[in-house]
Amino acid sequence: MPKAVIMHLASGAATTAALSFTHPPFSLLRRRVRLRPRLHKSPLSPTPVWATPLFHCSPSVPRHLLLAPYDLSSAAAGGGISAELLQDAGATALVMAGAYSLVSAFDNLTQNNLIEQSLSRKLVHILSGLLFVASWPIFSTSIEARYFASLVPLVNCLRLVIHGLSLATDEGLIKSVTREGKPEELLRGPLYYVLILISCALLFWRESPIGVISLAMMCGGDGVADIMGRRFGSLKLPYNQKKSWAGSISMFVFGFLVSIGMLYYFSALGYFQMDLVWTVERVALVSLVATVVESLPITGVVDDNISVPLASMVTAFLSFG
Ligand SMILES: Nc1ccn([C@@H]2O[C@H](COP(=O)(O)OP(=O)(O)OP(=O)(O)O)[C@@H](O)[C@H]2O)c(=O)n1
Ligand SMILES: C/C(=C\CO)CCC[C@H](C)CCC[C@H](C)CCCC(C)C
Repeated sequence: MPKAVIMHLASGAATTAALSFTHPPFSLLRRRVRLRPRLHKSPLSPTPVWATPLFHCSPSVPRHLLLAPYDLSSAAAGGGISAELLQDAGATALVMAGAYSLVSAFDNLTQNNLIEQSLSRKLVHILSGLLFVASWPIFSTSIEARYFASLVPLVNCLRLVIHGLSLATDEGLIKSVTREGKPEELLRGPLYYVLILISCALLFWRESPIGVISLAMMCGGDGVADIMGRRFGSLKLPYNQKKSWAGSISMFVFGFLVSIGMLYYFSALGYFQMDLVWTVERVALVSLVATVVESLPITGVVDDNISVPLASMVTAFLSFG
C-alpha cells in the first residue's frame, strides 16, 4: 500500500499537496492537490483532525497519473517517439479541431439566423473555455503537456490578431465572436479571453484549483450574467446602470455551480481531493468577489475578461493557498 506523505506547502496554506510514494522504485506521482482545512490538533484528540474528504482518491495511483518528462531516451536510441509525446500531439490536434468546429458551428447558426449574434458570442464565450479546461485530462502527465495544451489558445490568439488587424478576413470568426461584426473587436474581449486561457493552463494546469475556478468564473459566471442580464435585467444596480441584479445574481450562482462542477470533474479523475464544506465555502467567496468586480462600472477601464479571472485568481489563491 503506497504510503502517502502529506506535505504542507511552504506558505503553510490550508491546501496540501499529497505526494504519494510507491514502493521501490520511487516515482514522483502527479501532484494530487488535497483541498482540505488547515491541519489542526483538537485538544480532545491528540492526532490531527481532518475534515472528512468528499472525494477519495484511490491510494493506488493508476499508471496514467505518473508525472514524468518525455522519455526521450528510447527515441534517442531509435525507439521512436515517446508515447506521451504522441498523446499530447494527438490531444492538441483534437482540441484544435474542436475549437475551429465550435466557432464554425456558431457561425453557421448565426449566418442562418438561428441565433442572435450576441447570443452566439456569449455561447462561444461560455463553451470555449469550459471545454478547453475539460480537455486537460486527455493530455499526458508529462511536464510538457501544459505547453501542448496552451498551443490551442495560442493559435487562436494569433488568429484573432491576424483577423483583428484585418491582415486576413474570416467572416465566420468575426460574426461568431464579435458584438457588432467589426474586426477590431477581436483585439479586445476575445483576445484577452484566450490570453487568460493560456495563462491558466501554464500557471495552474491540473495541479491547482485556482485556474479551473478562475476560468469557470470567466466563462460560466460572466457568460451567463450577460445572457440573463440582457433578458431579465430590468432592475439595475444602484451603482451601475449598465448592470442588473438579475445579471449579477446569475453571475454568482452560475459561477459557483460551474466551479464546483469543474472541481468535481477533476476530483473524480483523481486530480483534486475536495472536502465539500471547506471547498464550497471558498468557491462561494471567490464567486462573490468575482460577481462584485464584474458588477463595477469599470468596463471602460479594464475588460471583464481580465478583471473577473484576475479577481478570481487572487481570491482563490488567498483562500485555497
Ligand atoms: N451583471 C450583469 C452583467 C451583464 N448584464 C447585461 O449584459 C450586457 C453585457 O454585459 P457585459 O458584462 O458588459 O458583457 P461584455 O462582456 O462587456 O459584453 P461582450 O461580451 O458582448 O463584449 C450588459 O449590457 C447588461 O445588459 C447585466 O445586466 N448584469
Ligand atoms: C467570444 C469570446 C470571448 C469574448 O468575451 C470567446 C472567443 C473564443 C476564441 C475565438 C476561440 C477559443 C478556443 C479555445 C482556446 C479552445 C476551445 C477548445 C474546445 C474543445 C472547443
